[in-house]
Amino acid sequence: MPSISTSIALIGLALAVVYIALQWHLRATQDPREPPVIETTLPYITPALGLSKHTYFADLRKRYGKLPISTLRLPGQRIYVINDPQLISVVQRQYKILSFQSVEDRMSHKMFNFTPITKQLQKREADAWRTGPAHVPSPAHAQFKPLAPGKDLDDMNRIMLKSLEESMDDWVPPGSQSRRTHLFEWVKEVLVVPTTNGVYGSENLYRDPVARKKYWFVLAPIKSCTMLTHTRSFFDGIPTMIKGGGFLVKDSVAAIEFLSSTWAKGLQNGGHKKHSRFIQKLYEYYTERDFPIQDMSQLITGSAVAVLGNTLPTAFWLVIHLYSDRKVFEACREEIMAQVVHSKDAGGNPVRTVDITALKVACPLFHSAFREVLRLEAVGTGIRGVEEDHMLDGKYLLRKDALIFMPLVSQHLDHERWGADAEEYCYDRFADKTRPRVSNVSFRSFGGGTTLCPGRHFATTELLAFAAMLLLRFDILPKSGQWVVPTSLNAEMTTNMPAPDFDVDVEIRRRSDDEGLKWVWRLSESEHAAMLGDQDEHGNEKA
Ligand code: HEM
Repeated sequence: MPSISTSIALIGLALAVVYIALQWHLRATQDPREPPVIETTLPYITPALGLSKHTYFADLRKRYGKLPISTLRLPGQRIYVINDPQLISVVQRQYKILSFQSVEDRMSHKMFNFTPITKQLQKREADAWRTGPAHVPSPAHAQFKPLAPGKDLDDMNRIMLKSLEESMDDWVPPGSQSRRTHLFEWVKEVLVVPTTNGVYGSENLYRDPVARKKYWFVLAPIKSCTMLTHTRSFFDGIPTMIKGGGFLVKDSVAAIEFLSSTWAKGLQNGGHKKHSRFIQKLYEYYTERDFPIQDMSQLITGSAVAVLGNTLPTAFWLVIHLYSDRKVFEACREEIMAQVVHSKDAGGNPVRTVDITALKVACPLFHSAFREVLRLEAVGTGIRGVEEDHMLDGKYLLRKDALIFMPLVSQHLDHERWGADAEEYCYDRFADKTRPRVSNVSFRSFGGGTTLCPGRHFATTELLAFAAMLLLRFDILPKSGQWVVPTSLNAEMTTNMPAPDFDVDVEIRRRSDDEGLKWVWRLSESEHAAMLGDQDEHGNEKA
């Protein structure tokens, strides 16, 4: 029997052999034309451990931020991390070879239990787009057409606004002057139904509290809440599912089954005609291509992640930044007040009318305060899949099946582009003409290029309307007497806009000057497509 010291020496030797073998393997399989490899202290293991923390890209930025592009090697996966905005523009131009569609399809396979036929159909459609002429829309673009500026989007906006308006009188319970609540939970409660009413229409599943709970509603992705609950929602399980651990989150899988079978029941026998134009379009797209209804329903279930996943956290961060600094509150409220039209109804009662379009075109400070929330609080990563070996910008070899990560923090917190105060919330940053202009490629909360978020018009209208309704009619005070803007260090990498690490206890009060006023909210004009600095696939501004 070997002594303890011999055993330790043998284990040490074995570890050294494994280490040398891994270092050798990493170098032998890395083409010198590929971007430089980083994080090789423990080959394959260091980046795999790092990626389990959402703050990893912020750490990488500090250590390797000067590298325009680098390679992370994980077991069975290469990730090219891009910091250089010029290279991001090049990636955006190659949208078929460096494709977002392939990432969406891969993720859907991790989350949903598709029949083989659906996977084949997805592949057929993606291949047809990739190899087809430039004017053929990607599968995602064909599906999400109703979100583009036009009549369908106007209809969605009007339903959403009506729904917000109807719920507003209950934001503080009738007969009371105030309510105490947890801000993030409250924002979700108030916005989830108007948002989904707008997108899914009169047959919206998420009016039902059971469906909301299955999706997300009660189970905030806040660590303390998650610990206290025993049932995981769909949203809660996504980080584990996309890492291939679906079997570990059976409740989330059951939640998907519940939601998708409810959608399927609604869609059968022509039920889709009662849904919004958005759902009708999805239904038409999938049925024209013979997708089985149970898989189509899972895909529709998945759309809620895009619809709600970023919108509701953004609303939380917007509210907290508007209310936690008196200067921001007053500047934005004053600007909105200037747009309010005063009149009287037939009975002589005072009426206040707000045109939501004016919030977008005539309130530069308020609009800037919103964009600044998107810039500062976003933590996500733009991801693309490499469809074939490709020389990026003629300089860097990108290997087929690798992933490209474009971390938002590298762009949004860059001092050279945004200034020395890049890490601070400056509500007027985007309205301040004395600041140097920053390219849209460096403002990526809605993504970029041809895959720029198609829901951005809807989300912007909703979030500005919601914040204006609050600013005009309600005060919000922190229960502790002092505002504390939460961190988001524990957020998962599932969405771009993170959940806060902790919720904030607040009191929401009706304003005394709101007494007896009747409010009317209108949307006079169609969407202004270029409001958020739309860009083409080259990253150039379209406006
Ligand atoms: C503040 C709210 C939102 C934010 C920050 C946001 C952000 C994003 C981002 C970063 C992407 C990926 C784009 C890329 O990598 O190039 C994306 C994609 C997408 N978003 Fe949004 N989004 C928001 C709200 C919405 C809403 C309300 C909807 C639907 C009504 C929506 C629908 C979509 C869809 C369908 C895609 C996939 C697009 C494609 O495949 O080309 N989003 N969003």
